[in-house]
Amino acid sequence: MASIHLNDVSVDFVLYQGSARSLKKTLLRSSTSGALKHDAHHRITVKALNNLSLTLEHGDRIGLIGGNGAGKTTLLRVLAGVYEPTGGRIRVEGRVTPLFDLGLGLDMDASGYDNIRMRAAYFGIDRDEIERKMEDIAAFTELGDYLDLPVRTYSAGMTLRLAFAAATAVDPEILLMDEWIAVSDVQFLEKAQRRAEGFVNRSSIMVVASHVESVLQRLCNKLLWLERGSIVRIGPVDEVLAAYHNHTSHTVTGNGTGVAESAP
Ligand SMILES: Nc1ncnc2c1ncn2[C@@H]1O[C@H](COP(=O)(O)OP(=O)(O)OP(=O)(O)O)[C@@H](O)[C@H]1O
Repeated sequence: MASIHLNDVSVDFVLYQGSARSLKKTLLRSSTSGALKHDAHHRITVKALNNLSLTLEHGDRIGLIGGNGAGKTTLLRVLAGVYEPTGGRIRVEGRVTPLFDLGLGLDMDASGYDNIRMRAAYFGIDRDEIERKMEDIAAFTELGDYLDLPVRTYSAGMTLRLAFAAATAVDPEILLMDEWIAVSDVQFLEKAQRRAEGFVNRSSIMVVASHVESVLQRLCNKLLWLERGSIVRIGPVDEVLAAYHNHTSHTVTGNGTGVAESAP
């Protein structure tokens, strides 16, 4: 059974830019950044996630909401293992399929077919099983003979088709999505959405970050509201949305998030 445990997880990004003082002032004027701090080396850091503790279990369909810079994408990347927490512990049990940063892990010198095989092997899928599925996966990409050629010969749209097909070759236990599906090719978008929708139903845990409420209402059974890297509220979709609306309609002054700024 899939599960995710976050215990006091933090992610700090160090900002290396020239004038730390003016940079900090600029960021503090912005309503959208995570909390800014000095680290032990007097560097300015952005606290993108701030001591997050959270348990997700089988059946959880979690929508992440919050203003720009709240930490949604950072949290997804931590769950995907793209970022290591800079503090705290994370334990993920189950096969994770991130449907973002799709190009990560593609071998540009290998063929499309071999990339699909490598992805399956990475997940421990039997060679025979993936060969049985290959015809369907290849048909899904509509890349035809290009699947025999190195990926570096593909256009951006073709690479995305392959990356999406390779990522979804194996049924996910834990499905992670940023803004549902970001594909610009309209015809492929419809196919990709149908495929992802099937995955949402078959996955054990799903986490999606989105600003689109109809997407959250359709896909999720819980919402997690983040601001400045901290959890404001987690609970049933309608309840959290009502609190979020109430908060945003009352936030007419201040930093735009209604959350106190860190000390300048
Ligand atoms: N690679 C990075 N380097 C420095 N700061 C970063 C980096 N990635 C994110 N941040 C900062 O971390 C904070 C959280 O960003 P994140 O992208 O997780 O927010 P988000 O909730 O996904 O925002 P949005 O809704 O605008 O996509 C922001 O202040 C952002 O500026």
